[in-house]
Amino acid sequence: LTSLLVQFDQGKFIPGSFSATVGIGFTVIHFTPDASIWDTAGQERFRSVTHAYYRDAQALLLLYDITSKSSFDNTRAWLTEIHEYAQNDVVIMLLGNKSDMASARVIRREEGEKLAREYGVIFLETSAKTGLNVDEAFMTVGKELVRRSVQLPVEHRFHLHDVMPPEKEPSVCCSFR
Ligand SMILES: Nc1nc2c(ncn2[C@@H]2O[C@H](COP(=O)(O)OP(=O)(O)OP(=O)(O)O)[C@@H](O)[C@H]2O)c(=O)[nH]1
Repeated sequence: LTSLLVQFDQGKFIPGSFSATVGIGFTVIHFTPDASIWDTAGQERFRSVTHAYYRDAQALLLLYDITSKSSFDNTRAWLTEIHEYAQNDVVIMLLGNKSDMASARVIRREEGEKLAREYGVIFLETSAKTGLNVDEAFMTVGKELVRRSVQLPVEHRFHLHDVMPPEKEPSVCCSFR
């Protein structure tokens, strides 16, 4: 994800490894409405750290590497867990990255599409190297967030009485003399 964020933010690919994200990295990307993107560690041993962050997330981008079967299997495990802990209306995007590496591909596009369908999430193949679908991925998330916030049924919108018992609600009336 780090390379994808750099491509989206700076429009370029910086080859070579970034140091593996330990815990949480942080990049702010301005959407309308503004949203922050947290680049969390993909590695299994950080899962408990990451859990605390995605629980309240509005959108999650889950990446696997199309040249790595284990990364694909790992995203399946993440999807199962996210299903359990994330908010119900969270926007989830599954991205098959490194699509420029056609000759090393081990995960077919259809397998990514199938996994996405299974969990009802949005799917795209991307390349942080060539920039393929990078803007589209972030824009799709942004648009979907806006669409969902507009369409949010009334019962899911914020109500004062959800957080305060009715007797403690401030009274609406006031008269001034
Ligand atoms: N060819 C190619 N290489 C890529 C692409 N995206 C990332 N890489 C390379 O893959 C390696 C890992 O990339 P990162 O962006 O650091 O991976 P990450 O998912 O952020 O990894 P963690 O921070 O450990 O979760 C680096 O060597 C990148 O240069 C891509 O789309 N194409």
